[in-house]
Amino acid sequence: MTHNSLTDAVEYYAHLRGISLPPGWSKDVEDADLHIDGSAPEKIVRRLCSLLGWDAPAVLHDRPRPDQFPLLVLAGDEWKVVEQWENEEAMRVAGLDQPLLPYDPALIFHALSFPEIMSGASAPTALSVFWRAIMKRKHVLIMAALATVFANIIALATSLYSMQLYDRVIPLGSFSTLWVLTAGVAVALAIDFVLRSLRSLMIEREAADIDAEVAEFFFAHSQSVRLDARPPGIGTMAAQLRGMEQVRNVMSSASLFLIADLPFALFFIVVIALLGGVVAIVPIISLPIALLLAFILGRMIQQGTNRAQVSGNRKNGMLVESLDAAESIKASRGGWFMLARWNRLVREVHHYEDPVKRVSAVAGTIFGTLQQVGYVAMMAVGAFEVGEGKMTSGALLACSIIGGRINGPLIAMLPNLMVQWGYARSSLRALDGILQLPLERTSGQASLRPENLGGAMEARNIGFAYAGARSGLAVDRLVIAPGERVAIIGGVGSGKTTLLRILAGLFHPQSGTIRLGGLDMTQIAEDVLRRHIGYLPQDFQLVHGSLRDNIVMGLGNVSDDAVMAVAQKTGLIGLISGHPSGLDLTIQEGGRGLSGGQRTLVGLTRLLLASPRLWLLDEPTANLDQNAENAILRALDEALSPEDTLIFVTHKLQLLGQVKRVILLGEGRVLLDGPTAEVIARLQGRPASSSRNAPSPIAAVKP
Ligand SMILES: Nc1ncnc2c1ncn2[C@@H]1O[C@H](COP(=O)(O)OP(=O)(O)OP(=O)(O)O)[C@@H](O)[C@H]1O
Repeated sequence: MTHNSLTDAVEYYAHLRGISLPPGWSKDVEDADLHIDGSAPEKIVRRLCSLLGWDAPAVLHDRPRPDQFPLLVLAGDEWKVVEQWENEEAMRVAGLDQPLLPYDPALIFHALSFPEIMSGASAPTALSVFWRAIMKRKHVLIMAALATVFANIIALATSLYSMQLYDRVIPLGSFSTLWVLTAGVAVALAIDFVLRSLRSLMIEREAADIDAEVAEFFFAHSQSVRLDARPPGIGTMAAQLRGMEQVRNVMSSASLFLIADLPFALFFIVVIALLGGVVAIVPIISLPIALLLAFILGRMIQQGTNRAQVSGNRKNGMLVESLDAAESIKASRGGWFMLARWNRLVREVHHYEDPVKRVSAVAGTIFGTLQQVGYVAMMAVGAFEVGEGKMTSGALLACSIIGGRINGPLIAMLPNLMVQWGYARSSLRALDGILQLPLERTSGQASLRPENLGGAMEARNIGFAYAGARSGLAVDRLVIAPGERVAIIGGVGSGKTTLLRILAGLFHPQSGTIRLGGLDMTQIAEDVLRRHIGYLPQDFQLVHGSLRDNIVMGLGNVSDDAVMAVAQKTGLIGLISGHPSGLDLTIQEGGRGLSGGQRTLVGLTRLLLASPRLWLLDEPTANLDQNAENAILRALDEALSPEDTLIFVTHKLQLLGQVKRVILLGEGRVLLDGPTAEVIARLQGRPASSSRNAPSPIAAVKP
């Protein structure tokens, strides 16, 4: 039994549950010895989960019920993931070409529960996501708090040292006492140094983990946002997501120490009162004034930071857009237009940022003055007290040093903190907005996981309109039987792509239902749906990585041989064998590096490897030459079994020969739906001759 087989199985398991494990997650597992406390499978899995910080797995000794799948199991020497019962005696194993696993009462099954944060489940607020990640590491926070307590107590030592020097050592000339005191203070300072360094290191280390956890959450969440609910500005949304760095900075930076030090301000005031009596009145007055001022300043800059943040995000969005669309902008000589827009946004950001900067500059001066006034007032009141013999001059010196600790770092950092917090708060609002976007049905939610999604696809009373559009798609009834081959045609902008996205479950109609095999599509688990439906978008986009990554992404373990065999059929083999890097060919960021036709071939190769039951292809051959188109049609013909359903959108009338049924869309409505020959005849203005083999008569006709 190897670590590899276990990590591969866990990867499969996560995949089946629709969860993407973070890159490099298995590194710790591979480095650790999972067999430390025996090699019983339960112990190994429990140890793996605790190593990864996941909850303990549920262990199943009995025969699994269908709703308990997927399950992790050690069969012989290999870890496997069983997907479902195939029959009474055997279970289906996840992965390509895996033999069935016969049920054996000795088998022990494990159900893993992934942290909520990985399942993309929605959180009530962005702040709670940070808070949850921080509170998970309470132990370190407690250690850091203890270090703060000790460091602050030790800080008193220097002030008491000065007091002893003034009151005892200098007047009495007892230099032996001086050496003892100096040695004591030196030790105290050394401890202080160690404690503060440890505190910083501990917090920095945890901050990195918190950062990774929170970043993963927001990334997973943004990926789970339903496609039809995504805000139109992707660059703006990216900038809003980057706002989490601002929140992270304010939470993990020196400001955290400031908050930790805040209770000590009260402690120091008590010490000043003990040493200097009435002198304590000065920090008692100055500290609340400083806090109140900070609060007022925070309110004053709130609107500015909010607006500057919104404009800053739009500026980022525009930058991304202009770089992405550089070709079209250059070709249409739109450079000046874009520059003017950029300059306007830069000025807008400055316009909102300026008051924030002014307020924070003034605040810096006010707080600086407050610090000095506090010092002078303390010395003045102290001088009276010393004059009246109520305190020694050593005690006054100690009070001024301790007062410096209250007024110094605490008050000096407040203006900066207020600005940082102002921006962080605006970022939190933007993140809250993202968290409120509707999500795909995640595997964590109660959803149906049918074994077989065969059966007809039936859309009823579908209504969908893009935000701000006057009209949209409206389909009363559309039934597509299993095994049907259907083409959707229609003019530019008639709603073909939108209908296909809705049928693929990527867009949710605002009204109506779509049933797949009798089940409401919205109730089917996302991963089950994605495995059943293969969707090829009009413009198949690649991502940065190798050509292989782009072909096998989301498919689990696919061998190069399998990829090459399918590439041979689709014609992608020409690209793979014609390039020195073959499958390792690097795809640049944004998916650049391949032609439009080649990208389509990558998408089709991927789809053939995925081998779905329902194929939805949006203009699959629009970018292809005749030879490539013929190859694709042949490959599809071979790949589709008689029960598989094929629906494609096309503008090429010659492709209609491939299908028995054609749906004509116009302005979001089904104008014609019937056997190919009849629809073509209607389109050509000929009377439709009834065909005996027609799958259905023309269902909707509108001239
Ligand atoms: N993301 C979007 N936001 C707003 N409106 C959109 C969006 N995508 C498409 N539309 C609008 O919806 C309508 C239908 O678009 P759709 O892409 O479904 O048409 P289509 O029939 O596939 O067109 P084509 O043949 O050009 O691909 C069009 O009027 C289009 O302007």
